[in-house]
Amino acid sequence: MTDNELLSPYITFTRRDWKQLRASVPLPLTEEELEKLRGINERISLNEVSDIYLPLTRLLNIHVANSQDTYKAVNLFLGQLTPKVPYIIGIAGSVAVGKSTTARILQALLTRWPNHPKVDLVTTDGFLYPNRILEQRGLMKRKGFPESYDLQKLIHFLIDVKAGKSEVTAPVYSHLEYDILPNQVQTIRQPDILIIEGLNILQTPKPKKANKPRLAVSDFIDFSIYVDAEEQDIRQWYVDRFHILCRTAFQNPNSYFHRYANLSEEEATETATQIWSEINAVNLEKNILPTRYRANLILKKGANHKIQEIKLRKL
Ligand SMILES: Nc1ncnc2c1ncn2[C@@H]1O[C@H](COP(=O)(O)OP(=O)(O)O)[C@@H](O)[C@H]1O
Ligand SMILES: CC(C)(COP(=O)(O)O)[C@@H](O)C(=O)NCCC(=O)O
Repeated sequence: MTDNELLSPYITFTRRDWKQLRASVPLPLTEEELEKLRGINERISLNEVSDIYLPLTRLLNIHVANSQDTYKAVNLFLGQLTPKVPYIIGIAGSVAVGKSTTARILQALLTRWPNHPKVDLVTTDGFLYPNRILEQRGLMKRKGFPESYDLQKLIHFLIDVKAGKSEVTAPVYSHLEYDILPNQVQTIRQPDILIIEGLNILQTPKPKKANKPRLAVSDFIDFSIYVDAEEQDIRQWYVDRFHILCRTAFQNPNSYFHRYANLSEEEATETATQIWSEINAVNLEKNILPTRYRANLILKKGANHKIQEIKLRKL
């Protein structure tokens, strides 16, 4: 270890070192289960699952088991059963870096452990203000920025989950309609683990008054993961995804972006690059990247989406 590494709060692993940590993961995946993971993202490589995600689920399982032991010890101390409280894993990072894919792979793998079979996933998109309010406030070009989220609603949701409420609901965002769905909710019923995914989960709110600090989303997160990559790679993935959406989702007449359905290849690249530079790149630099070193774990991807380096916080 170099002096720099000794002084850093993180231990840094190469892909090769990290892979060894899979050690005794009792998780043999059948062909059928591997196919299911392909359904999450047909581009996910199976090496990625075994080299990166299996060691990661082993680490997470140790943390969850520790927290379940603490819960049992506290109940023993109190001499009564307190409501079951989900373990919360947060996944942060830029738009288009691969948060949703990472979250869904982790959900599928964590579900297979006997001590935490029920794993739910929510995204913070649902806590964006509806377009009606964003329009009133002139924030339609600021989706994803801190001011575009109803932070109070998100904090109350997390308070209820961590209070062990038997049913908690979260609002639902539709990428197709580019808006909150007014009559739909996602119901969370005391899962063993809740994964919360969103670009804002490691952000700290500005205090309203100097001496009145407010709760942050991260106050409720037991383990946080930041998915990281070079900005030029993320921009490319954003543009690639936009091309795919032009051929698929945008073809739907109900899509908010139906007007982009007939763009030529060049026009699609130009439009996506412009949205990226004007909105998502600014948000990444100003509001997302500065939160990276608050995470417990940083997964750094290379241009081919493969994770190249893993940083694990020592404490
Ligand atoms: N592990 C991966 N392997 C290959 N492609 C991936 C991987 N993760 C994400 N992608 C691709 O990158 C793009 C962004 O991923 P997504 O999960 O939608 O990101 P986010 O939720 O951060 O916006 C998508 O086109 C997705 O198919
Ligand atoms: C709604 C979002 C902020 C959420 O991002 P995600 O969690 O999917 O990474 C983002 O998809 C978005 O709409 N950004 C605004 C600019 C754009 O249309 O890409």
